[in-house]
Parts: sequence; C-alpha cells; structure tokens
Amino acid sequence: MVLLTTRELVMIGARVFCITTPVQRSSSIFFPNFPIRPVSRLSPATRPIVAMSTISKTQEELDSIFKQKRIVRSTVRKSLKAMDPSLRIQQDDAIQNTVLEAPWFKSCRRLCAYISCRSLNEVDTSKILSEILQHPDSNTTAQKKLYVPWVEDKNSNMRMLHISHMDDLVANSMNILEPAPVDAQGNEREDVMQADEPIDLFILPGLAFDRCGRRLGRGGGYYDTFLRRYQDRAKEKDWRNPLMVALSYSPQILEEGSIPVTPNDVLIDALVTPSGVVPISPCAIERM
Ligand SMILES: Nc1nc2c(c(=O)[nH]1)N(C=O)[C@@H](CNc1ccc(C(=O)N[C@@H](CCC(=O)O)C(=O)O)cc1)CN2
Ligand SMILES: Nc1ncnc2c1ncn2[C@@H]1O[C@H](COP(=O)(O)OP(=O)(O)OP(=O)(O)O)[C@@H](O)[C@H]1O
Repeated sequence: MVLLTTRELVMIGARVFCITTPVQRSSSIFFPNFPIRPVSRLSPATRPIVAMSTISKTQEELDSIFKQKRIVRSTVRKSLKAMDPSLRIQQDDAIQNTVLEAPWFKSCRRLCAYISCRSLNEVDTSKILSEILQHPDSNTTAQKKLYVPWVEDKNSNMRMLHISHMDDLVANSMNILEPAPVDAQGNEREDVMQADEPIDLFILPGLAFDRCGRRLGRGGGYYDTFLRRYQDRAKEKDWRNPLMVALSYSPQILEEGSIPVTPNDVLIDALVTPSGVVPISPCAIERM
C-alpha cells in the first residue's frame, strides 16, 4: 500500500482530472474516508489519500464495502427525505434547465434516461423527458431517440427500451414507470443493445455521487451491469464513448472518499448539480 498526497499524484499523473480517480480506474478498491459530509468544493490539495496496487478482493473485503455502501445509502436517504420541498422544486428546475440548455444535450440524437420516481426522491426528469418526446430539436428538426430502463429480473439485468410517448409507461412492482417490453400493437420494443447504433448520452440516477465520478446506486447493480455491457459493446464496435451524466441534488454530493466502491462500479463522466455542470472525465472536459 502506498500513501501519496494529492500534490504528489498531480505530479505523477500526465492528465489528472481528479486526484483519486486513477486509483479507482486501475480497478483497485478504494477505501472510503468517513464521515459522510456533503461538500460544496474539492478537498484541500494536501489531503492524503490511499493508493493501492491491484489486489484481489476477498469476500470479507467485499462484505465490508457493501456494508459501508448500505450505511452511506441510509444517511443520504435521510438527508433527501429532510430536504425542504421548495428547495427540491428549485433544484429540480435548475438541474433540468441546465440539461435542456446544454449543447451536449441539444446535440445528442440517441439517449438513455431514467424516469424519475417521486417516492425515491430522485431528481425530476419529467421536463427533460417531455421536451424530448414533444419537440423535435429546433436546430436540426431531428427527433431524439429515447430509451428508458426496463428491469428484466432480480439478478441486476436491465434493458433500455425505446419509447415515443409517456403513455408507453406503466408502474412496475417498485412503483417506477417503465415500458412494457411489447407495445400496444404487439410489437417488441427496440432494445438499445440490439440496435446497431451508439448512444450519445446516458442520464443516470443514483443516491450519492462525488466530484471524482463515483456513483452510489440503490443497491441492485442494474446500472453498473448495464453500463459495463454497453461499454464492452461500444469498444467492440469502435463507437465513441457516450457521455454518462448523473443528476444530483446538493445533499447527494459527498466529499471525496465517502463513496465506497468496488471494481464493478462504473465511473460517471459528469454531474449536473443545482449550481451547474461538473465535468469529471477527460471526455467530459473535452465535450461539455
Ligand atoms: N427511476 C429509476 N429507475 C430505475 C432505477 C433507478 O434507480 N431509478 N434503477 C436503478 O438501478 C433500476 C431499478 N432499480 C431499483 C432498485 C431499488 C429500488 C428501490 O426502491 N430501493 C429502495 C430500497 C429498497 C430496499 O432496500 O429493499 C430505496 O432506495 O429506497 C428501486 C429501483 C431501473 N430503473
Ligand atoms: N457482500 C456482497 N458481496 C458480493 N456482491 C454483493 C454483496 N452485496 C451485494 N452484492 C451484489 O452487488 C450488486 C449491487 O452492487 P452495488 O451496491 O454496487 O449497486 P449500485 O451501484 O448501488 O446499483 P446500480 O448499479 O443499479 O446503481 C448486486 O448485484 C448485489 O447482489
């Protein structure tokens, strides 16, 4: 185990966009620093972090990380529940307007987005979705193609299916709106993984995030599994990587090191917060 200061890592990294990211991108487990505190800025440059060489994970280590994840989820759920309703509405508006006005959103032609669920206190996506479904893009008059999640089973399998109307959605057992895999005419809905075209943009949900690209989901492993599969396919087909952008209320943004991760967790490229876009990965810095 090697202890490095952020300053040392900056010196080592050729193009370090976030100090701790190279640690996780090299598929090592990152051990979090507690306590969990929302932050409004990056940690001081002198803060020590832990870099680990590639190690194999014992079940005991994994159990400990998953336990820490559950603790973080529980803390963030509580702060989301305690959010003032008018602040929530204000943040929903700010986040959605930022997305709708962004060039990377305007130019995207094929995207996957989540259908927000009120009872899960997720950032609202209804305005973004209705814009996509109602209005062709004013610059090109081309319609965006929208795919949304459909949970296939309890083993982290999720598909992204094409929808054209909000009427295509029905509430599932988790009370989340999702498309029936077969439409009203009895036709199977188009599945992103079967379509032979790349996705430009993923709009992702989650419970907590940090400014280095770590994302904590709701514990099903659905998104990580899906994104990994999509990334493998994109590589195979030589497609450009999609932008993976998560939407986050302010209490969901945690201090660097507070989000426990395993090598299976997929890093996001950027966050949209009530204060604007936080580009994280080199691809986001270039494109956003
Ligand atoms: N809007 C939305 N759609 C989504 C997801 C999501 O996070 N948000 N998913 C992302 O994977 C998939 C569904 N996965 C889900 C996993 C857990 C829960 C949920 O209700 N969790 C409760 C806790 C349940 C428990 O601990 O037993 C919660 O978080 O409060 C919902 C959806 C696909 N669709
Ligand atoms: N102790 C454990 N050891 C190994 N795997 C576990 C353990 N606990 C949970 N899992 C598995 O890990 C997966 C959940 O991973 P994780 O908690 O990282 O998901 P998430 O990031 O919250 O979810 P999502 O990707 O859907 O947003 C599930 O498939 C679950 O079965």
